[in-house]
Amino acid sequence: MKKNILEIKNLTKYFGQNKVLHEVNLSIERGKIHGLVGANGSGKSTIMNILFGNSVISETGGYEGEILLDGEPIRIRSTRDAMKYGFGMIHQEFILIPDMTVAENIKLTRENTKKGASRILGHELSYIDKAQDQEDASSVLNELGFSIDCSYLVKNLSTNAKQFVEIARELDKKNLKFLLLDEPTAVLNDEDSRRLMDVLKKLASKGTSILFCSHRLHEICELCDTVTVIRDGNIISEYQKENMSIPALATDMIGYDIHEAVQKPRMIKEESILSFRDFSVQMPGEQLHGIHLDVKKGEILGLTSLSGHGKLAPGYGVLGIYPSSGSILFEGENLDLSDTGKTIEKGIFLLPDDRKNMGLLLDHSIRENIVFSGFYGKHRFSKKLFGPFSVRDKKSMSRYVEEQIRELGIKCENMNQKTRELSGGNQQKVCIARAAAVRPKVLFISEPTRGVDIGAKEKILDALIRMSREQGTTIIVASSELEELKRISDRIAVLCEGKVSRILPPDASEEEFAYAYTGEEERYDQ
Ligand SMILES: Nc1ncnc2c1ncn2[C@@H]1O[C@H](COP(=O)(O)OP(=O)(O)OP(=O)(O)O)[C@@H](O)[C@H]1O
Repeated sequence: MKKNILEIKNLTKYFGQNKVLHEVNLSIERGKIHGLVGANGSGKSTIMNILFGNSVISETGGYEGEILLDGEPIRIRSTRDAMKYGFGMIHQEFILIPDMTVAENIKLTRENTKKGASRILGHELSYIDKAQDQEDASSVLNELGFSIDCSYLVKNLSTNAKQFVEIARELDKKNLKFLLLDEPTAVLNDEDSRRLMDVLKKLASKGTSILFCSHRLHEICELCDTVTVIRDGNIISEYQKENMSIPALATDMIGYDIHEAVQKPRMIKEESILSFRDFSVQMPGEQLHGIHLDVKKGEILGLTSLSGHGKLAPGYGVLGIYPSSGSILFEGENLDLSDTGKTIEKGIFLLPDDRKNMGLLLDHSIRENIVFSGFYGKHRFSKKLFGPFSVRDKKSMSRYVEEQIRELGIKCENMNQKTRELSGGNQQKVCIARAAAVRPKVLFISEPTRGVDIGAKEKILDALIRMSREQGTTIIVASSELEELKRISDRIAVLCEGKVSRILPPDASEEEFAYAYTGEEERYDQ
């Protein structure tokens, strides 16, 4: 048996005229976990998409180069080919069917059929054995240490629950030889990431080979046997476990020194801009139960909790995306939660965590995405004609977009490129630039640095600090990354079981945060 299960030779990919992979060579050992790291847009997902036969590759002219599996050359033209060879993939953006249940998603195309009916009608025409499908689905989720009712519709699940369903679907495949994971932990908190990493170690020890992509470099160093660094479609370096280090990986990925974004301590006035009173949100998997919370004008308020304890819900509730009860005072007046348009007009804006579905117009250009909400919502980028008439000021739009592309380092061909064609991390930066263009009074933002590289993370955090300091925006950041909240927040509200457990200063001890996460201390809002 060959030591290397997979060998990639001179892999090259063009999107139109744009060469995004430059004769990439990569060997992956059997039963090992191989990491792949690189800045946003460096070509990681493209390699994974080629190996999994994703249609975006064939629709854009296929690939050049050779792929050898177990020493045999293979040509991967479709996902069907990839699955036949034993590849499974967990995507950066979920590939789940929202209107189907958890069990239906996990067992899709591999459903159990009723034995009796199968004998008479044949497998194709026989009935699906739903009870058996549910049992299989819960058993694979249990293996992942995640219990959820398998009859729930996927559209009603929280983001981290969706990720576990996607992982379970791949693990349920019986001929899985090679697992591709494109940032599987980006949507998970530390506890869930750790659980997934344990499962991956177990899988590898049983012989499954793994290609693992992540921007969380500490995970790479902990999990991977080997890591390859890619920059602008070129392989830069490779490290074995014994000589891997975060600084070495970061330097090879980014190519410049990283400046850490930190908010200097400052005085915030006592005046409240937004007050939650007995406010509940019925968001599946992230319920909020009657919180009382005052957000001070101009502050950056961090919101954190273990997953499923409610940190994402306030923003969704205020914008009317999920049903809510109780009240919210905005600048001293009751906010009408049934009229989202009015709420946005008043100056409250939300950047949700599920950006691909709720944050971007994927078939529109980078330029339109960045200026859209600012132009329509706040009449920015317009110039007066005469009287009440005004038109789009295309020059000021372009100037703003160019500035944002430069400042946030959005990797693109030009500002007219469709956002669908950007890498995940670069789409994220477009969302941030759009929020900055609206100049809201209050910005709710969830998981602002999810899926972005180590350099871009600091640029995004810096941009939030600047919005707060220079434009006076009140920012409510929901994040599972406590370390980043500590660096940018004036105060941090910790939620537990859908209630505010404590409000802590950013320099509070780890112990205080740990107590607050588990709600072991007296509650703030009781
Ligand atoms: N469908 C597409 N059409 C045109 N260009 C594309 C398409 N998909 C990706 N690209 C380009 O290919 C390059 C590599 O993108 P890729 O998604 O592989 O990056 P990545 O390393 O996975 O980034 P991230 O960390 O942000 O996910 C980028 O410049 C991107 O804009």
